[in-house]
Amino acid sequence: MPEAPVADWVTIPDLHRDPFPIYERLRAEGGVHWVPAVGRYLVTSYEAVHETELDQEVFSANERGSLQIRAMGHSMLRRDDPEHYLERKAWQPALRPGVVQRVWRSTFERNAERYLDELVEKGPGADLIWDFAAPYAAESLREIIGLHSARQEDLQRWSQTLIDATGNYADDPEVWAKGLRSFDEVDAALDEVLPWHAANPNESLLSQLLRIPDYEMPIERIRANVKMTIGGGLNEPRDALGVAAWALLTHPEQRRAVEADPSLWNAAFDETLRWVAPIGLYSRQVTRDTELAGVRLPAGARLGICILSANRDERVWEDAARFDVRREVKPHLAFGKGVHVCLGAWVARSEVADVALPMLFERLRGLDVVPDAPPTIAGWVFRGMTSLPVRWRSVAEPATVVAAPAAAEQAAPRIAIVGAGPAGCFTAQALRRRFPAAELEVLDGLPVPYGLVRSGVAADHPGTKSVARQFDRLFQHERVRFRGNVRVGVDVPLDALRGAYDAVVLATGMRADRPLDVPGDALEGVHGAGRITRLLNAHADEGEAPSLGERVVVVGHGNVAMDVVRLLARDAEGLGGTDVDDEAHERLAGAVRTIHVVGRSAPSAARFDPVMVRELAGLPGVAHRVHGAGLEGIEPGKDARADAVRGLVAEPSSQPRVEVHWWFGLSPARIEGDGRVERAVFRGADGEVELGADAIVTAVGFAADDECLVEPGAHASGRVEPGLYTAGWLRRGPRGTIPDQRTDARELARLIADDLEAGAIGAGRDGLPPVEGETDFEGWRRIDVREQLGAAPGRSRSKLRSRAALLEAARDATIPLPEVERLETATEGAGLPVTVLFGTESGGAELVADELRRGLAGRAAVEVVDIADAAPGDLDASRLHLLVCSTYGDGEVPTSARPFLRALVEERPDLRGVRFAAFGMGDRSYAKTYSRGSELVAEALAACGAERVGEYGRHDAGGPVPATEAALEWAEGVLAEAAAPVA
Ligand SMILES: Cc1cc2nc3c(=O)[nH]c(=O)nc-3n(C[C@H](O)[C@H](O)[C@H](O)COP(=O)(O)O)c2cc1C
Repeated sequence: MPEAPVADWVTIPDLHRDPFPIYERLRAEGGVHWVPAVGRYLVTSYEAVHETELDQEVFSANERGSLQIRAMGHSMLRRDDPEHYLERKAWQPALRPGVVQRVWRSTFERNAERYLDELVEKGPGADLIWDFAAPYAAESLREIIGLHSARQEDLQRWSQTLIDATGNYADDPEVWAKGLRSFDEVDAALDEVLPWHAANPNESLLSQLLRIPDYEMPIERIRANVKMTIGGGLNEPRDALGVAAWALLTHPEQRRAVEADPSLWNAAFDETLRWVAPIGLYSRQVTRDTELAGVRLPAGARLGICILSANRDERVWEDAARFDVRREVKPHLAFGKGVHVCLGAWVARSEVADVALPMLFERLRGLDVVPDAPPTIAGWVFRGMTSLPVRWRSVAEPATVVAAPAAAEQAAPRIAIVGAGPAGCFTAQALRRRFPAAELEVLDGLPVPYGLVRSGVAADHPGTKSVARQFDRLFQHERVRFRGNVRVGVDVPLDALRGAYDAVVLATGMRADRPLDVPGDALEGVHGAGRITRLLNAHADEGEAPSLGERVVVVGHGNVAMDVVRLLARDAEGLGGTDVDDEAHERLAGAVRTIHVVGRSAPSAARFDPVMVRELAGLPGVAHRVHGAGLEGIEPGKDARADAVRGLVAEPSSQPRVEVHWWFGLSPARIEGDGRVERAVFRGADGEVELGADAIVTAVGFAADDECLVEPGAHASGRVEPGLYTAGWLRRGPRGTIPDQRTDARELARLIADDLEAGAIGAGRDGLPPVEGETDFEGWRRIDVREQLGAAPGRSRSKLRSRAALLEAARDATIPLPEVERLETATEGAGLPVTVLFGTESGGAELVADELRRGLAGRAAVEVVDIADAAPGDLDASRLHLLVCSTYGDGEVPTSARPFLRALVEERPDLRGVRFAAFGMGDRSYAKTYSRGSELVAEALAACGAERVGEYGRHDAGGPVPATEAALEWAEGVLAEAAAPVA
């Protein structure tokens, strides 16, 4: 029998660029070749590929020295039956077609809507792959697997680096190093969620896996299979979506056909996979001497199964290189065949063909490629678009949005919101807007509201705490009630609550600190970061603060870790104007001289925001040392996190009071000590590192505690069932900032409106009768006054530190309360026509706008417009515009203001005759970018010819004056100046 012909003319770079002409020649020359550049036999004809897939005994998936096994561990993809069969069966329950339709399809719809919105916000020129397909596929996969401990961005990074390592035929050490880092990160993320899934059954893959009867998958196999699922499960839908979109955009006649006949979306999906299979090549190994396509293959021969080629075999498909959605249906090989046929096929089909493609083409009217930015495509092991910049003519509203007034007119449900933290309060705010007549009751286990705003946000970030002011206003509405000191699940069973309200929203968050899970993590002297933050915020249930001694090790590189390091490194003087608990701060931080802050990633992959590191770099009396950051290979200016870490040592501090040592690339191994902490031991690439410590603070995330009423993160849409909903961290898992909660709350209000409209929930229940010991909003106002009056010099308040003290103050009728006006009584005035145009991220500017409407009543006829709903062409020369806009990111406008700003800059409308005044909301601690967002809009307005009048107002969220007060004072000044010429 002849030996396989040698194709020494084939090179890997050519394959990567465009494998199709190479494959065409290989197929013409027989279909099985020895390719020295790849070190494998490439199998390229449909028939030969098919044959290998049907005989796993001869063509084994269990390749010795497989790159995939090295990169991801030994997954079922590299095993043969019966082992493969067992693992495959265990992986299946969450991926069955019925489950995909029943459970995941709505997830895909929600995610597609969300990432399309983000694409639209980026504006024409955005990249369909990286701004839509990739985050959409990653977030959907994250939810299906149940990896609540990770972000979709993590999955994208992991998938790419693991895939790169799997295809690392060139043996590049850098590629291996990145792959290994992701390998460890996936394992850590799994360690975090598996116990939780074990305790909380849900629909996710991990949870289902843990309850297969009579089978327990060993942890190493779970890890390997999850990595394989992240590798293939992300890029397959992403690349199918990207290539399908590109194909349709470049074949207008077929696009019209598909848009006219939605049943063709599935055909478009299959034809895309045939045309450019996302998983282009995988490996097999021959177990004994055999023959394939007429040539000899020796035992042990390594094969590359070329799906990209087999799917274009001209003996099976006519004119195979042509994309044609109407071609006769024949089985393509993109999902494999035989026992290894892809388990995620139903997921990919629903994700791409049922949801993302139709929604994309329906919403982005006139979608098109950008003429001067041609799309790029590459790869042969995995092939997909590497960029696809797009533009569009207009954007259609999502079909699922229910108009607010319709729902509002219909009914007035009574809704209980459990948890008065930011998620609960934003939910109440969004519900109040959607159902102005609804009765909303916000319950909290503490006698005080505001959850993490009061007890989780770092005391020295008062700007972030200022969001409480808008919640204070919320509770002044007649139909919004605060009911404190009521613990649902303890004082009132959840069932009783559900019986008393038309809908219940659980927003109780996640309170427990996730343990390190290494030997010694329960030794005395190990503390959770959440507890430390609560102590510094005088949380009523925490008791007395411990001393942390001289040497503290903080484990974790997230923003919570940064908060802890900063608060421990600051002295009492550095806390001027805050509401820190001085006694707790002195006990915790008084003796601290050395802080080690240790994380497992390199700086560029760390979870901290660079701005947090920059803030630490600027702390007086603090010196920084950086270990193992590996910054040499990263050019300055290319990576904000790496730059921030570099900045730590840019200006050495002389005679520092505290030294902070930053360690990168280290994972905790164990904590040692005789009865209490003496040292922490970490493992890194160069072996173990031992750090002496008097205390250890773990900042590696949060977990549910025993009182949690539902499994956090298990109901990602926010609906447990009609009538029971989740918000905040209970909905998403312990991720998300305060502004994120506001966005989510609006979505949840829409969902509840949908349920009401569909008749899934009703209206008219009576609510919960009084609960013994409950407190109300008046009670909180008394506590508030007492805490502010009792503030020590240089502090904004002194918080009452026990439940008893809080309850006593809440009931003390002798505490004088300032008058407040019920908000429903406010009336609009007549007079100068004024438009307040607000741009907000977390709601503060909206509150200011509402306040201006009330405060200016009588002197002006005020309308309030969200800048997100406005276009420059709406600006009217007969009105005075009051622009109230905050700043986000690094001196940027809020997300909601981006389209308006972009329209000003790109379209340059003629705004001569339009008059406006500007009020910037920001935080002075962002020195260089203080209130820059408002300036960007004001400058763009002026550049279009609009005239700015009056003083430029500014508000510092970290300062003592409420934004509403500052804004009203500013607006009165502006009006006085502006009124005369108009009159
Ligand atoms: C992530 C983040 C980034 C911010 N960046 C800036 C900034 O660069 N400059 C600034 O002046 N304020 C900045 N701020 C402060 C906000 O602008 C300020 O809190 C404002 O009052 C928020 O108003 P809003 O609720 O209407 O969005 C930032 C706040 C956050 C949470």
